[in-house]
Amino acid sequence: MANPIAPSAPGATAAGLQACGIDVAFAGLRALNAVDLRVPPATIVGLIGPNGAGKTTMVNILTGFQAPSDGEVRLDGKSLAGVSAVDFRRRGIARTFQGGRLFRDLGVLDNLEVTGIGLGLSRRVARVEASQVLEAMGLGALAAQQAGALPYTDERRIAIARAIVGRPRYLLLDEPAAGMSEHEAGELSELIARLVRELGCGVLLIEHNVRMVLDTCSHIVVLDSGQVIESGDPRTVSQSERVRHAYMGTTADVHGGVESVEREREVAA
Ligand SMILES: Nc1ncnc2c1ncn2[C@@H]1O[C@H](COP(=O)(O)OP(=O)(O)OP(=O)(O)O)[C@@H](O)[C@H]1O
Repeated sequence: MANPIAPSAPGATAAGLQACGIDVAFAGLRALNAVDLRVPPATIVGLIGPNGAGKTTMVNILTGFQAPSDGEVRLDGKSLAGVSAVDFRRRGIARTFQGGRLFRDLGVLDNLEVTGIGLGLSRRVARVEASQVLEAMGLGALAAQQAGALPYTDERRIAIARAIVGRPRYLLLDEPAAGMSEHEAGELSELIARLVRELGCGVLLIEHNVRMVLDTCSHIVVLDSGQVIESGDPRTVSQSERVRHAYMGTTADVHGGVESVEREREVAA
């Protein structure tokens, strides 16, 4: 079967956000080595791998926060070489950060409004957009709260809401469920699926919660030491010996994760 997220040939115009042959070197350390990856529209792709595999570096590359040593990022087949992070965002490629990075002294609504203004909206339109996004995410009650005083999980939800301002075409979520309970991670998973349905955006989900990734994504890419070691649907990834080997000695439950997901699906069917 054709790989649905395989990169297109050079010059081809496959829809999606694409990393093509990405190399990243940090003073002798090869953080990414010839990595290919594509996030098609309206699709949730997972990116997993043990600590230090290169996941956040990949997010930095795909959002213009960092330039690759070699290779390029393409949007619908067009190279984004030389485009700034701000312009990646204006072209509809949004991200969240592991640490949230909200403006802690500002209110929640203000955090979203500032993002809208940064995208070129007028202050009035940015405020309306900020309110609509909060309401759509069921977070309207938090609008007046100070961002720095939010409980941890609300802070993470607001970070996603801020990324939704301007209705991005692609959304890259860097460990959005960190610190959440399984129940909260399940709710977040449903929210991500809803965003994809309603906005039609493509999502790249980076998570250490492997069970959540198996449950949420239709396609998963596995990185280890800067290289793609597996790519496929949840079943393929969960049954991969290479993946099991990469995770050996970590606490992630790759096999147990998918077995329980499949059991629940059988019960629900
Ligand atoms: N700015 C930097 N300077 C030097 N080395 C870096 C830098 N950023 C990342 N690295 C190294 O590159 C490798 C990949 O790091 P990266 O943060 O992308 O991994 P990760 O898969 O996101 O890890 P984690 O799951 O722990 O967040 C690691 O060895 C890391 O130490």
